Amino acid sequence: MRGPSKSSTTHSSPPPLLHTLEVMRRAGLNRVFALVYTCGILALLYHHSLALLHSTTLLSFSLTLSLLLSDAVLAFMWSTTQSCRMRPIRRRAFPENLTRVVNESQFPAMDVFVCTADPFKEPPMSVVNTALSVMAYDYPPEKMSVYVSDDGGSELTLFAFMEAAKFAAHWLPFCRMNRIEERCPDAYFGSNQAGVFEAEKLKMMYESMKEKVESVVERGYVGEECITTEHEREAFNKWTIGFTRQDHPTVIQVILESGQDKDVLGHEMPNLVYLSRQKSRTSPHHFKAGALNALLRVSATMTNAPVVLTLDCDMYSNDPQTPLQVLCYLLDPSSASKLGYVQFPQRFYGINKNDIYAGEYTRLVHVNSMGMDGFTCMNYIGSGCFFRRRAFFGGPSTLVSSEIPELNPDYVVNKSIRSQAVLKLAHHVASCNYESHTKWGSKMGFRYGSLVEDYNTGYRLQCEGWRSVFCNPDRAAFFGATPINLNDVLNQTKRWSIGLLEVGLSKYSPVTFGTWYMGPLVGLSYSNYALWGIWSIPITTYAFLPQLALLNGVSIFPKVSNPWFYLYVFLFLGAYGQDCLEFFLVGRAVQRWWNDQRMWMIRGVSSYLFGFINYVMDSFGISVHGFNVTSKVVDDEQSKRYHQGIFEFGVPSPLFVPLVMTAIINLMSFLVGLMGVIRYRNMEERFVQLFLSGFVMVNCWPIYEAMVLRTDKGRMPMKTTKISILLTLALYLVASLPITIWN
Ligand SMILES: O=c1ccn([C@@H]2O[C@H](COP(=O)(O)OP(=O)(O)O[C@H]3O[C@H](CO)[C@@H](O)[C@H](O)[C@H]3O)[C@@H](O)[C@H]2O)c(=O)[nH]1
Ligand SMILES: [Mn+2]
Repeated sequence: MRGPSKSSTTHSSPPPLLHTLEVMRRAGLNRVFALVYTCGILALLYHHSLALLHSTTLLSFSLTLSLLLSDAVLAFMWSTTQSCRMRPIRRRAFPENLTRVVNESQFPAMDVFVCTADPFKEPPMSVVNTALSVMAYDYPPEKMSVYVSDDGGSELTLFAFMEAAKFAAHWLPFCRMNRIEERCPDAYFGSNQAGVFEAEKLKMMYESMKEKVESVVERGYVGEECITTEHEREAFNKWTIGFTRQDHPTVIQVILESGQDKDVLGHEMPNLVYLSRQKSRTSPHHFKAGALNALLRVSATMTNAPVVLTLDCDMYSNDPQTPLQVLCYLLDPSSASKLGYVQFPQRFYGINKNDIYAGEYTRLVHVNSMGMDGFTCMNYIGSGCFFRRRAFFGGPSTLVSSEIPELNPDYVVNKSIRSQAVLKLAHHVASCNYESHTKWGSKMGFRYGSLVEDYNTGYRLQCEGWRSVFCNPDRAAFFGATPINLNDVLNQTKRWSIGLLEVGLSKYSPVTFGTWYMGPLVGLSYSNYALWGIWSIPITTYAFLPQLALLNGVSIFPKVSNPWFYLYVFLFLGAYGQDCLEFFLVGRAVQRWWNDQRMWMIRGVSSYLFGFINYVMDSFGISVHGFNVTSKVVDDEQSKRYHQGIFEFGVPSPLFVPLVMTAIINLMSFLVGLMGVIRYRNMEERFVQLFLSGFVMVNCWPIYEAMVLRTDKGRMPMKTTKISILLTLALYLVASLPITIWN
């Protein structure tokens, strides 16, 4: 790898380096291992096929068929994970060289989009912190605009932003003068800064703003006494009696205008615009994708910056230099013409020591991303991503024009963002019927048709020919929140697995369409995500089938003395070993890996399974799903338990039922199996089944605890336990019937 150029800029020396990449050494080993492991998989499938052909009873036939099906799914999913291991790379950017290549005055303008959807699940103060952290970027303020989309249509959020703008006039110069690195106020004041007088003064201002906003949120409306100017009153008058979050006119409020509004030292401030697009019960709004498209259009009418950053309201900037890192890629003439976006990892704050819910998504964020990046095909993960605006309007060489010229990426806006003409057009493009009979959501902007608009959009841009890079600097660029109770975690992954199947099983499936347009390796990498839901087939099968068989005294795996047994050992240890090694290589402790594999199983029998069933039911029109926003409100008791590493159940959620069932069945089969072994002294035949039950039991420990040992509020609700016991008994009876009849 070449380092940054140290030479000074004379006419003869090459231009300084903006970024480099290094192929990880493990790539070669990964390829060899993949080859060996593939042979193992083929052998197993051969073994099953033979057994299927030679099966003499209906029972052994159906058991072998189930195992074959499960192993085929596992094998396919394994192959999709391998593509991410073929060329993992690591990039480095050198923002310090940037100004030697381009002048600051030539930096492109940036529009930042912050999405929020519910003032009670997403506290306005946290949304405000997100916005403040980016407004304080080390970037020319006159080139920055922050747009807040409020799908909750809440005056509380608008109020919070009006207060935040007043605070920003102090906060932005404070950060720049003192070269503060932590520009999210909540994080800065929370991290015990030394008592500098100015910092103390600002902290008091911040606390008083927070108190004011939180008391308004608690009351649920903005009272007369909170409104200080005529301008503010005019804004809040839009919340009339009939105004609801599902049905209301567009609200656009320019809170700060660059060039007009100055900070306390008289410097420029970035633009700050509040948008709540029009909603009506009769028009589809496409959840976050719809919000982002409204933001794309409204920002086009106001600033139309060539670079767009999307941020969730639960994520804040942790490094003021981030935009400069991005420019190292976007402004590099050698790669820029096809580069559609630069994605930063989602890193999370407040994760407990051993990450019990695998909320860090180590495999996705740190392992797979390096692999996707190796093909310049990093997937879009919804937040912390800088796009070239042009990428939303057709492929690099095929421009798809908007229905009105003002929205095209090359349109130049030269009017004040508060001018009548601009505001009128902005309202027009934010109306709920604007998109009908246009290409928005299909060929233009963020793509519709999936609950994971991020994955879907990134994938479709790739298919159109755009490339992307993964930028993972040592200092985290962004920090986000992650759910801290199991119900939220499982609901979130259920939503994702439905959304992913919506892409994975559509005509744009990465398996077919993706492979065709981007080649088999990238197609497979994208399939790895798209088909999450089908993990549920093997995981659920392995959680119940061998155990039910064991309970009925039927053995289904090779004996220990049988050579095929060693194939099972190899496949199990190989997959687990490689996974564990990968965690180790990205610096994660073994406990994190252990918890991650547990969560993989938990999701498999719960959220993936429910997601899969939900997807199927939706396809038949039996049910409909929506984007169920994850709550970001932190309950102190829950938070305490989370940090002690205790699982949080607490609510009677259907998502817990299969978990309890798994726990019971495995305990029963382990005990019964063990008794059998003791009585008949025959371990050989049942070893694999017994081992499997034991392994699942060890993984289920937190569930047993929550069912019987705990008394706190986070324990397993009695109702869930009872229902699960009944269902387990029913399952046992239903399964024993064919086993006794067919055997
Ligand atoms: O109708 C909606 C629903 C959600 N959101 C916003 O979408 C963001 C993500 O919602 P969240 O509940 O935090 O979902 P997560 O599952 O945590 O988000 C992950 O998954 C989403 C796709 O399901 C991606 O959009 C996100 O970027 C990604 O972080 C939040 O800022 C919401 O305010 C909207 O703007 N409108
Ligand atoms: Mn989120």
